[in-house]
Amino acid sequence: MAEDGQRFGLSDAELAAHRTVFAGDAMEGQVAVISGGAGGIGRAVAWLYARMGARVVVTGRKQEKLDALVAALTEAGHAARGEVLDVRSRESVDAFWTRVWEAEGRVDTLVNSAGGQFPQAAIDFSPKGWDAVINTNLNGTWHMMQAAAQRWRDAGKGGNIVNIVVVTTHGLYGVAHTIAARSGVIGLSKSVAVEWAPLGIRVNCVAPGAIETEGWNVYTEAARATYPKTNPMMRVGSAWDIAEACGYLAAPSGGYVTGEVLTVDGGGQHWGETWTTGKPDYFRTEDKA
Ligand SMILES: CCCCCCCCCCC/C=C/C(=O)SCCNC(=O)CCNC(=O)[C@H](O)C(C)(C)COP(=O)(O)OP(=O)(O)OC[C@H]1O[C@@H](n2cnc3c(N)ncnc32)[C@H](O)[C@@H]1OP(=O)(O)O
Ligand SMILES: NC(=O)C1=CN([C@@H]2O[C@H](COP(=O)(O)OP(=O)(O)OC[C@H]3O[C@@H](n4cnc5c(N)ncnc54)[C@H](OP(=O)(O)O)[C@@H]3O)[C@@H](O)[C@H]2O)C=CC1
Repeated sequence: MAEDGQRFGLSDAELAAHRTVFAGDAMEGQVAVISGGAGGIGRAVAWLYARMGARVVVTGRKQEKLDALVAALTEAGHAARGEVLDVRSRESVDAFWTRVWEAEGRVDTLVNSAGGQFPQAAIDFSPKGWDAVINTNLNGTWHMMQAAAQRWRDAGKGGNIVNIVVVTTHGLYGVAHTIAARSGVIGLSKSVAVEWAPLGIRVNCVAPGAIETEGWNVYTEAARATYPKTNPMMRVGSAWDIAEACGYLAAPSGGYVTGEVLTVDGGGQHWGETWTTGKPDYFRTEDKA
């Protein structure tokens, strides 16, 4: 998958030491589940939540990525463990949630950071490619949300969900499949934020702009080079920017926030244009007098 095998984003050592505004006991005694927890954004969230006092359970498809993160967190004195989980399998998701409740006795926060897509012109999507993106980002997120909410309902105790999505306000060219999936997650989140409020469950989304992570290996060097220019700040963001947004929503600071989309994109939703597949000549208006 990696076009050039380049490494992007923050290391565990950087995440362990990054400055934060959050107190070390803001999530004391709590348990947080983070899907895609060993990826770029998920790993930053895992470090921040652990540093806020939470016990973190990270999931993903690759055992070795989870093992490396859990070892680094444990070595730094944090409580963490990892479980392999493909969020596309409802059966696996249900079994995972049963195991987590048995092992931890509680879960307070779920962050859905498992996700991704590949850049391609929509007209060329294959049925299998479309299904891969929809199953991962829409169905997978839903499996995790519903399984968590059912356990919270059965335990008579609430919790909160943070879904990592994509800025959908004016599309994102070259990844239309993911815009379809993420628009679904945003709509779903707003609806269940209302339906699940009586259960004490808050549901929010964080919409990142261009955040430098390993996930960027799926884009060409030429496409990546344009990302800093897709927002008025003229720079990309870091996974820590997204982690702190997730910290705000999970901690008591977010206690009165539900059904919200917190956009962290350097203003890209208001100005900027993103072509993940390269900008076609047709749209190069500056060359057309
Ligand atoms: C409006 C303001 C917006 C501001 C935004 C600013 C700029 C943002 C720029 C970047 C936007 C987003 C970035 C990110 O999200 S990066 C972080 C996320 N990480 C990734 O995306 C990692 C790579 N993606 C994945 O791993 C996906 O989850 C994926 C769905 C591809 C994985 O699923 P799966 O493991 O099932 O994938 P497979 O490899 O088995 O493939 C399944 C089928 O999918 C098709 N496919 C896959 N890759 C490609 C490709 N490169 N090109 C075409 N088709 C592809 C294909 O049909 C696969 O089946 P086959 O292999 O049998 O053909
Ligand atoms: N980085 C960016 O610029 C942006 C990112 N986002 C979104 O934020 C989220 C996190 O992205 P980021 O951390 O950058 O990307 P990464 O690719 O670094 O992380 C994504 C993680 O998701 C996991 N994952 C993918 N598919 C599955 C699956 N079916 N089941 C379980 N885990 C899965 C992967 O774990 P494993 O390899 O172990 O399967 C991977 O570690 C994604 O949804 C992404 O699309 C949104 C906008 C911009």
